[in-house]
This record gives sequence, structure tokens and C-alpha cells, in this order.
Amino acid sequence: MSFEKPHDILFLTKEEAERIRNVVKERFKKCSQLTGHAREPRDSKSAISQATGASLMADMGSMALSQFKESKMPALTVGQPYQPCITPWNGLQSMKLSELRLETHHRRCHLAIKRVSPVVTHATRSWTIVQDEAGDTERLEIVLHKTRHSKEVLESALSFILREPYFTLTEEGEPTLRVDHPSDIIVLYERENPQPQSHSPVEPEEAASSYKQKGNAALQQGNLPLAHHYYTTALDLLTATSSPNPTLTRDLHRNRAYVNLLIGHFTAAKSDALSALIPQPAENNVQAAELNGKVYFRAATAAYNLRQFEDAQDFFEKQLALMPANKAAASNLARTKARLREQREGVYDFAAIRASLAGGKTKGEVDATSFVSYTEVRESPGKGRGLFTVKNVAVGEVILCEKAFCVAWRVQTAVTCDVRDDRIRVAAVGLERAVVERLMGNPSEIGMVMDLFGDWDGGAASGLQKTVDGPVVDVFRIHDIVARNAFGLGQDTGNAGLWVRAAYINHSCIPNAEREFIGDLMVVRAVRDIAAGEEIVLSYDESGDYDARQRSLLTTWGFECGCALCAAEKGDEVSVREKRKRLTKEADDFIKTVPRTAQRLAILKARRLAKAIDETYEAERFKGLPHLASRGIRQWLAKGTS
Ligand SMILES: C[S@@+](CC[C@H](N)C(=O)[O-])C[C@H]1O[C@@H](n2cnc3c(N)ncnc32)[C@H](O)[C@@H]1O
Repeated sequence: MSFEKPHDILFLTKEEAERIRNVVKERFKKCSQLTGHAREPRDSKSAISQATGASLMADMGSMALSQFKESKMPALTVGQPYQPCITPWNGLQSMKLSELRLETHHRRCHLAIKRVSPVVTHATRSWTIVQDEAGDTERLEIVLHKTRHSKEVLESALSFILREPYFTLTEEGEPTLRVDHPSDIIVLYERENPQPQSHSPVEPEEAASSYKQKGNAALQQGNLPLAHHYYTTALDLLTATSSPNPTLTRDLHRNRAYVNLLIGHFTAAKSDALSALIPQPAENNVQAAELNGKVYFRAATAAYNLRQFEDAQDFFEKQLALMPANKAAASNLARTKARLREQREGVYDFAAIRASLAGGKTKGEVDATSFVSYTEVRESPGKGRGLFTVKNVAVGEVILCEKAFCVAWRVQTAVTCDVRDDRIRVAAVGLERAVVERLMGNPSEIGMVMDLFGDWDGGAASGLQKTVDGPVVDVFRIHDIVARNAFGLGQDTGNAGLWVRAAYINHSCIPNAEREFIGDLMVVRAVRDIAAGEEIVLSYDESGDYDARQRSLLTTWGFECGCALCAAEKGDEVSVREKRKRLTKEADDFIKTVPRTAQRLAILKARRLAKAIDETYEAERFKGLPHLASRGIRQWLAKGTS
């Protein structure tokens, strides 16, 4: 079984890699020379016209402005992490563009700005020209996490607040305000203060009612973030009154629950739905029963998506009690019970799950959940934490089934140059984006993802997940976590995902388990009997070539494997390794070109090749150890002659 991550396969010429490294180094040099220098004012007219032209070119798909012109993939520098702002914006001091200093994080400050040009959109970054109240203009760029709810953040409004603005240089050496962490930019949908100045008790309610109408209109137009904003503004107005109108408050919560479901904010959707319940309505109150039924459906759907199946079952049952003829409620309840069986007992209908994928009915996200109770996370000496069994598991038995936390299909990738180890890699940036977006919408899940292993620990802000301005997700931690914990999905090399339980499984070249994927459900099975308390180990890289395997483990995962097989292979003469490599290549080419229904002569050749590879493993030193290099040809033989 392979643990290969498609996004780590990189085909760059030496020259191209060197060029990327030089661009990065050049920028660093410039940045450090300019640190703390005062900002030069920009000519606003020419900045706006430059952005307008660039936006047109970007829209036309022109690559002329891409910083790495020859590279097919966009390039990013990684490894200069800084923590997101953790102070609410109104606790930060206001500053002006004219006060910006180069290569500086303006801690404890905020900038209020408005957009004055179109947005220039590239694959991994978007930029625009902004103006402050003094009329000064500057460039503003969002790197990677530039969309929310499939909309460009910079295009979603005209006014923004930047918390603790970072002023730096682009790869081309142009000064820019740069946003990495999505929580460092606050979108202001309206410039006016929604809080009425009058003190009459009726007015806030009228204003709230009008915001509700605006929210409904935005919802009808499909502008979900704006609808969410209006409902929230209305609720804030009502909460500030001494006796908020209960019907209007419930209407707003019910509507916002719906929007939250649509934008994938399941924690908030559940809480909104429960706040919209009409308490103890009369039994013959048909309208109340209908509204409460709707609300239970929304709470149940949110709980289902949060994989809180006990709650989902309870809410669907309550919906069904209020709406006995509702067929969807009955089938949703049955689905929820099936999830509970999977979660509690590990009982899966794998055939049905496979069938649900047939004909490309879904992208691959199956309706199933995780079963983890045969395992626990513990320290694994020399390897950080690991996943251990809590009971004896027989060969072939399922140890763990896990539904992906997040999957990116046909994942977008980018070349990264990591300044910490000067290595060029390809990162699954599409998966990073999807994880960040999921966490920004569901802060209750931040802790379990941030607990995974990554090189950047988040510094002083590592435990913080929320301020009054909303969730805080450190994108640099997510980058490192995805780099060390994501898997490609089986043979389909275009997809990648994050499984937060399986992410604790360490590597061994002599694994005791293997995994397969049914859509985004990972199924881990024992390949030999495993005793209770033993560590589960998978092979991250199955290459029979010792040097290639070590290189991949070191580059992608940051460790040198010390298993018994590696120790034995390390002792091989270089000439033996070379011979094994040559024979393995011959075997690989043979497998690729000769069909499994092969004739006698081909079978004889395959046997000869397998034997020759096996003979490169010295019998005494490799006693009891697998011969990884001959595995491919032996599998061909097993299938071809069966
Ligand atoms: C997917 S995580 C596995 C869980 C991780 N050990 C933890 O503490 O969260 C992968 C990381 O675990 C460590 N690791 C995995 N297998 C290892 C091994 N055989 N020897 C040393 N470190 C290993 C490496 O740091 C690697 O980048």
C-alpha cells in the first residue's frame, strides 16, 4: 500500500527550481534591507489604472503578470510564519496608510480602508488598490485564502478593516499590504453604523425588521454572506433592546440557521435553529408545529454534518413527531441510525457505500461515518504520537474506518519554496484552502485539526481559536499540518484529503496494516494479527529503492526511517543497490507492457526477474524481512497465473 501524496511528485528542471529559489532569496534580501523604512506615497491615479488593466488581463486568462512566467503551477514562498491578530479590532489603535513601515507587522493597530479599483485575481492571490480616509492609496493583496463561500473576499464589499496590517513586498519587489490569515481582514458590508441614534424603543425593532427584509432579499439573490450579515445586524439590534420581540427574534434565527447551513457553518446553524424554537406551543397550533418542524430539520441537518449523530437522531425524531407524513424526515432518521451503527459498532454496508459511488453520482463523498473505537492515540517513542490498538485484531479485520475531515477533488497545487530547509515542493494548496474554509465556518473543529503534527507551532497564539470578531485560523499551521498529514486518495492522484484520526498513524517499511479508500472513506485493515496495545503502522512510501524511499520520507515527512528493513538495506553495497534498481526498473517496464493474460514465455521471464531481484537481498541479513523491490512483479505473477 502506498502513502504517496500526488502533490509531492514534482517535475521541475534544476534551472527552474534554482530560478524560484533566487526569486525568493532576492525578495528576502530586499525585505530585510528595507525593514522599518517609511512607505513612499503612491500616485493614486496610476495605481488604479494599473489595477484596472491588470484585472482585465487576468480576466482574459493572461499569464503575463504571473510572477513565475514559465511555471505551469503558481509559486508560493512558505516558512515565514507569523501569528494571526488575536485582539478584537476595536481594541486596536487606528492608523493611516502614511504611517506604514516596510516589512513590518503593525501590531496593536488597525487600518480602515475602502477598495477603489477592480480586483486582480490570480490562482493563489488577489490584489486591489485601497484608500484610507486621508485619501492615500496602497496596494492590498490576499494570499491563498482569498475566497469565502466561493466569492472573492476583496470583491464581496468595498470597505474593510485590516487588523495588525502587514506591509511588505511582492515577489516582484512592489510594496503591498499583505493578508495571509483570513481573520486579519474584516469585511464591512455597510459603512453606516447600523445602531440607530434615537432612543425610542420601537425604532430598533423597526430597523431590525427592515434588516430582516434586506436579508431575505439578499438570500433570494443568492448573496449568502450579505444575507447572513443583515440577519446578524437585525439580531444585534434586538438583543440591545430591553424586551426583544420574540417572534421577530425567532424568525431571524430561523432564517440565519438556513443561511448558515448553506454556507457550511454547521455549529452556528444548530445553535440558531435551537434558538428559533417556539417554546411549548398549544397542541392544535398548526403553524407553530410547522415552524418547529422546520427548525428541528435545520438543527438535525447541522448536527448530522457535525457528525453529532445522537443529536441528529433526537432532532429528526422530534421533526417526525411534528410532521408524521414527512417522508424525508423518516428517511433522514433511518440514515442517522445507520451512521450511529457505524460509529458505535463498526457495522458498515460497504457494498451499498460502493454502489453509491457508481456512475459518478457523487464526487466521492460517501454518506458514512467513522469508527475509531478499536484505537487510541498515545506517545510513540522517537516518533511523536502514534495510533495504538485497544484490542486484539485478526489479520484482515478492519481496525479503523474514517470519513475524511476534508477532501479536495482535483486538488489545486502550487510550487512552494520553503525557506526553512530551502526545499522546493508541490503543496496541495486547494486542500489547505478547503480546511481553512471549513474551520472558519466551524470553530468547534479548530482544536482537533490544530492538534495534529506540524512544524510551526503557532507561537504565543497557538491555543487561541476565537475572538469576538470571529474564529481565528492560523494558515501557516494549516499549511504545515496538511504537508505532514494529508494523504492522496488511492490511485487517483488528483485528489487529497485530511483524516484526523488516521493522521496519527506512523510509518514503517514493514507495516502491520494497509488502507483502501471507498470514496472519501478510509478503511484500515490488519495485514497480520495485531495484539492489543500494539502500534498501528502504515507504509508512507512503498518504493523498493532504499535511496528513493529515504529521500521521500525525509523531504515529505521530515524523518529518517529506522526500521529493521531500512537498517538491513543501509548495509547493502552500492553496487547491489544499483543492480536491484536496474532489475526493478526492468520488472516495472515489463508489468506496464505485458498483459496479465500472458503466455508461458512471459510468465517464465517474470519468474526469472522476481528471482533475480530476490537474490539481491542477502539471505542471512534479510531473514524475515520483506523484499519490497520484487513485490510488483510477484503481484503480477500472482494475478497473471491465477
Ligand atoms: C502523519 S504524522 C504521524 C503522527 C505524528 N507522529 C504525531 O505525533 O502526530 C507524520 C509525522 O510523524 C512522524 N513519524 C511518522 N513515522 C515515523 C517514523 N517511523 N520515525 C520517526 N518519525 C515518524 C514524522 O514527524 C512525520 O512527519
